[in-house]
Amino acid sequence: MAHTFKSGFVTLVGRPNAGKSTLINAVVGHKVAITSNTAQTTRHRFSAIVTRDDMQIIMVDTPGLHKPHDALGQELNTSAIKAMEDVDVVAMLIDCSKPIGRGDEWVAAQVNEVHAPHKILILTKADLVEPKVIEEQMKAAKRLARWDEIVVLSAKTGKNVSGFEEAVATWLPEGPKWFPDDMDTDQPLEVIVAEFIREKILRSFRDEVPHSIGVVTEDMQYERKKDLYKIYATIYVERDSQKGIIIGKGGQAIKQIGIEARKDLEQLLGCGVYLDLNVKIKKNWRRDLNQIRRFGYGEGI
Ligand SMILES: Nc1nc2c(ncn2[C@@H]2O[C@H](COP(=O)(O)OP(=O)(O)OP(=O)(O)O)[C@@H](O)[C@H]2O)c(=O)[nH]1
Repeated sequence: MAHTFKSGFVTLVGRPNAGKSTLINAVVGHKVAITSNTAQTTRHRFSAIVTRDDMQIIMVDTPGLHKPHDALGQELNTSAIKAMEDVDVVAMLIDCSKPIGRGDEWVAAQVNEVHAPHKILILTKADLVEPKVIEEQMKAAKRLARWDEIVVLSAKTGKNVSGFEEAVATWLPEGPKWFPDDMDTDQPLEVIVAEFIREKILRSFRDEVPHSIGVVTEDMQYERKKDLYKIYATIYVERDSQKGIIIGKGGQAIKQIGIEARKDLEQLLGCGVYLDLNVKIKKNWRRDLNQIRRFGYGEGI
């Protein structure tokens, strides 16, 4: 029998924190998307690519769908909803450990509106609950939309991540290899680097600070002789007080961010990293659509 190759786009949607980026990393096999406990971690519409002998899956990560509070929130929603258009499969993620509520219903309503050929439901974080709870979640989730398939998995432990791949394999059409074998994301390296730095800030601070920062890679140069990347990045905040928090007493906080980000970046780039971080204030940037787009968030770049 002739070998057929399948390929296509799968958009992952869900409430903030549902676990979309974690699932993408689990399928790719290493970290390409940043994750954190802070809702609205994902700001870029970003695709990760997995190429197997029999298929290429292009997974589109989206910002968590939620009730927007500002221009940034609105822009992130618009971006997630647009990412469901013209794709082969929409995969909605629901966190098994949280009762299905109005937030999920709202996301499902958006999923129901789009004309994607196939829609699958992923009940994730299965490691956090008993099988009985999963069954109940399944019952409730079935009512939300007409799903072609339901997959239960844990992206954190890796349990049944292959089930997701197989479900996608079932519903993807035959098609060409859109991207080269060794390409695992559609984003420029500068964007991934800025995101890795932003992740460390999300994980280190609470309250308003994580939502108020934007990170831009200003310059990155590889020095062959030293097998080292020199990276210069700016962390933007909205207020003076936030600048103080990011820098910390005697520069301790920013130093720690730098240490943690460097570790990750060295792994990403496979060489040494010199990281120079600068903090600047851009007043109320989250209310300024032009600035949001200049950062590349939402529809962005
Ligand atoms: N226990 C457990 N935790 C998980 C699992 N998947 C994700 N998480 C955790 O849930 C949190 C949110 O995960 P993300 O992957 O950042 O969620 P997201 O849907 O991309 O979030 P947004 O970008 O805010 O929309 C992180 O702390 C993850 O470690 C899982 O299968 N099991």
